[in-house]
Amino acid sequence: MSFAAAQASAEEGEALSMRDVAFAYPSTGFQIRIESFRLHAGENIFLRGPSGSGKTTFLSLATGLLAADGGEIVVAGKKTPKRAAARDALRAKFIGIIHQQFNLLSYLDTLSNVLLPFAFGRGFADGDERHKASELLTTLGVPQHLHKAPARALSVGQQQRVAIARALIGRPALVVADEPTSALDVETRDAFLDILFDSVNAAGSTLLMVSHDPVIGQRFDHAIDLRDVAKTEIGTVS
Ligand SMILES: Nc1ncnc2c1ncn2[C@@H]1O[C@H](COP(=O)(O)OP(=O)(O)OP(=O)(O)O)[C@@H](O)[C@H]1O
Repeated sequence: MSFAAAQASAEEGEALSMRDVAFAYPSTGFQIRIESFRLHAGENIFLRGPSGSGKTTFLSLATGLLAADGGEIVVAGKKTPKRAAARDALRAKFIGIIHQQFNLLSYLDTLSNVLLPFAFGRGFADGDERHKASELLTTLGVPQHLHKAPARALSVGQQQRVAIARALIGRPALVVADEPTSALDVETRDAFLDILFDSVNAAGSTLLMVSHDPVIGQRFDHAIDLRDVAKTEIGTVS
């Protein structure tokens, strides 16, 4: 394949695909099986499902936080490896994650929190990356004087913006968000989603967001139910 053809196929490709994936938690016996799931590059997808149906488990498999017992998970054209350290490296390079509670390190300053993905990837961030992180924070509405303040000194709304900046700083192929709006009132939720969509589009990333709030789904290209994607059950793990 020529370079141009390879580039074109990557652009038109899939941000995430799963085939015949199986996983079970030995301690509870909760099992999830995904025959086929594809997320095309540039799409944004909303994945809903009732509490306990396995949404977080699904995201943990997609991001390599959990290793599947069987099957194939491919992110940005790269097969998720079995070794935990190799999965961590793949995640650092291709995936940005926004957690439910944002998971900022409260004792680190705002800028250092945004630069954390670089710390996991190779242990440091250079001056150019610090400059980009600062610019991104400013664009997202976190004023300059707060970039050196500890994350615990930020309001919830500011922490959301820092979490978005941290997920997007490496321009990841895939951004995954796990119920990031569950603790927000309606107004703050809508403002958060506005910023999230704008930022993901600007970075050219693909968004997979999980929530049990069906109202949010209307804003996405596609809204799907986990129960239509995965077969889950609680039973004996063989
Ligand atoms: N670390 C774990 N060890 C064992 N079982 C687990 C673990 N985490 C989750 N489970 C089980 O897996 C099932 C799915 O949990 P999961 O957190 O993926 O659901 P969810 O759809 O994200 O739920 P919620 O909407 O309430 O956050 C639950 O029955 C839960 O008890």
